[in-house]
Amino acid sequence: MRETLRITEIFHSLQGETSRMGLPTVFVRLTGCPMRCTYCDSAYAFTGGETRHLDDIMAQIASYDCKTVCVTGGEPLVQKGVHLLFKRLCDAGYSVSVETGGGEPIAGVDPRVSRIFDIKTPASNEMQNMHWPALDDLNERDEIKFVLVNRADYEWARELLQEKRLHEKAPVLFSPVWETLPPQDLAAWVLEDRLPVRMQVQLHKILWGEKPGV
Ligand SMILES: C[S@@+](CC[C@H](N)C(=O)[O-])C[C@H]1O[C@@H](n2cnc3c(N)ncnc32)[C@H](O)[C@@H]1O
Ligand SMILES: Nc1nc2[nH]cc(C(=O)O)c2c(=O)[nH]1
Ligand code: SF4
Ligand SMILES: [Mg+2]
Repeated sequence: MRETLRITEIFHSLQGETSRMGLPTVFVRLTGCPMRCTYCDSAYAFTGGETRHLDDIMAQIASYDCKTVCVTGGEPLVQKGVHLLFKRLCDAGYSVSVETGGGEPIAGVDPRVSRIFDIKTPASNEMQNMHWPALDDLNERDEIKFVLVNRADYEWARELLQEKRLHEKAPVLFSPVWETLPPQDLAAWVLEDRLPVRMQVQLHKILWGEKPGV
């Protein structure tokens, strides 16, 4: 397996998303993504970055004295070397999650890793690039996430949730696109429709605004 990864940034922050929101976490952001979601807040990770050896990456992670790690990007599952990073982190006792856009197979991910699996919506413009069979590989340790642009996206996600009973596969997250879909609207819809989902807002942007490294 390859022992290097293309890395955009590694930083220590509070987890801003998912059911782990608020937990001190080390973020490892891998460079490169085949998708181009309309709302992407991490487009600075599409190109550039630095090729780094796993030993060097592990050493920086260890320097934060924090046992929770989130691997993100870009699309982390595109770089084959990421699987060795997962193994090294899990073997060393880290609690690891990975954020994936839903376009890649997930069955090969170390079973100790919690997979946060986006389902891209019509308004993301990337729905056609979803790897739908991956839905069958999800389990209770994972989370399914819809990032919603507007009411039409919400209704589409609600239908898919109900049709495929996604909440019986893994906990489901509904998140509004930052400064696009008012979170108050999404909250009202989720309550009105009695949806079995967790609504989330991006805590790090409330605390520090939208910028890299937080
Ligand atoms: C930047 S992506 C990187 C990982 C992977 N490519 C993916 O899409 O899951 C991490 C998460 O941020 C979400 N995200 C990106 N831009 C956003 C925005 N403007 N508002 C809310 N969530 C956003 C994505 O949908 C995804 O759940
Ligand atoms: N604080 C913080 N939490 C996050 N959770 C997921 C992130 C991501 O960009 O994938 C992220 C991020 O960029 N910052
Ligand atoms: S898949 Fe993730 S990193 Fe790629 S464009 Fe979409 S939100 Fe951005
Ligand atoms: Mg982010």
